[in-house]
Formats: sequence, structure tokens, C-alpha cells
Amino acid sequence: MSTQINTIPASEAVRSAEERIASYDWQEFATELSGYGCAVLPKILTPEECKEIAALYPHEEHFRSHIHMARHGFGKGEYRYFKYPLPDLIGGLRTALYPHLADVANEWNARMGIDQRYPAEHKDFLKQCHDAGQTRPTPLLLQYVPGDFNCLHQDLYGDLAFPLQIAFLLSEPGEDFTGGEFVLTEQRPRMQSRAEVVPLRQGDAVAFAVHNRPVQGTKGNYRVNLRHGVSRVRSGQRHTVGIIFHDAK
Ligand SMILES: O=C(O)CCC(=O)C(=O)O
Ligand SMILES: [Fe+2]
Repeated sequence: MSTQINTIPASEAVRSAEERIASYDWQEFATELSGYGCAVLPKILTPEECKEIAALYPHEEHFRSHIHMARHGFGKGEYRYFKYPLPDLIGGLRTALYPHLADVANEWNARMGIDQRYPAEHKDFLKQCHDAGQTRPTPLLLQYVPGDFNCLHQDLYGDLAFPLQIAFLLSEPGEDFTGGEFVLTEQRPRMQSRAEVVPLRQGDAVAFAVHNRPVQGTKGNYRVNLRHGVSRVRSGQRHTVGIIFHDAK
């Protein structure tokens, strides 16, 4: 299938992704992400782009695998992992968003006493993944119908894991679907867990911690353990795209 998002040359898709992300206040974004473990990028995709991406779902040629969540105990609903080459817009956003997240990830690792530092460009991090045998693309398109939900989880696919990821809501809450809230939990050592429900509109993206983040305590930084998921969809259809920055084994 040829859709508009696949007819833009890849270099232009990166530029267009770079242009759109230049309009955000990345300092404020980093403060929010470090304060709460998640931060929203409003209206990163247009409604037309959301519809175009969601419309790829039935077209198998774009995907390497198809997962029925109930079969694995992951919840209920389905998703498909994109194949390389990724659709230009998704690949472009993956490349253009990475450097902003790498700055936060490197600061978090320093605060958590983890030696690893992430390179400034995504292609260099992907090379590390590929050299470690993690070669399969992880961006995915998810589809939920009434009764579907996504259990709390962490998207780890091997030893190498970039600590932040992004999900884009492609459907409009209240119009295309009800329920289906994006949820994050944060397990704090020797304390009760904290939950966040992230309000998103169509075209918004949420960046969040994949598994750990540092929290400033009275005696220095401590590490919390995060999981994310989606509450039950009550009506309609909900689509999302997930961008994970490490590749899979
Ligand atoms: O559907 C969602 O909002 C969450 C999808 C998800 O688990 C992910 O992008 O990793
Ligand atoms: Fe996920």
C-alpha cells in the first residue's frame, strides 16, 4: 500500500519531525519528566497523520509480527511491530526525539550511579543494539476495541534498554473511544506505589520511563520502578503508536 506518509523521502521526514519538535520547550519537558516520570508533548501529530498511521494497521506488509495480547496474558487487544524500514514519519520522529531523551537519560543514569551513557545520536545507539544482537525493530501500532486493556508492563527486549519511550495517541477520547486511559505506576522502595493517569488528546504524545528513574530524597537519590498500561476501553476503537528506542533480540 502506498500512503502519504510513505511517499515523503526519509530525509525530509526527519527534517519535518525536527521542525515540529523544535517548537517545544525541552527544558520544561525535562523538568516535568524528571519530576513525575512522564511528560506530554501536545499535538505532535495532526489528526490527518493520526488517521493515516492508524489506517496502516490491517496492511501486513508494514509489520514483522502480530501479537494477540490475551494469548500471552498481556491484557486484551492486539498490536503489530513495524518492520524496517519504518514508515518515514515514525522513523523520523524516532530519530529526532531521541537526542532530547538521551540528555534526560544520561542525567538519570548519573543520579542513579549507573555508568552507562547514551550517544547523542540514535543511529549510534542502534549500532550498539545491533552489535549486541538486538536487531529487530520495536516501534508498534496498537488497536483496542471495547473490553480491551493493556496490563501494567515494562518494554524491555534484551540487555540493552534505552530508559525512556514515547506513546502517541491516534484516536480522539470521547469521540472515537471512551475509557482507555494511559496509566503509569511507580513502585517506591519500602513505600506504597504511586499512580499517574495521563490525560491525552488525539495527536498528543507521552514520554515516560521504561523501567527505572531516580527520585531525589532527603538522603540523596533513590530508584523507583515504573510500569505502564492502559485501562479498559469502554466503547469505540483506540489506536496508539509506541516508539521504543532500543531494538529487540
Ligand atoms: O496504548 C497505549 O497507550 C500504550 C501502549 C504501550 O504499551 C507502549 O507504547 O509501549
Ligand atoms: Fe508498552
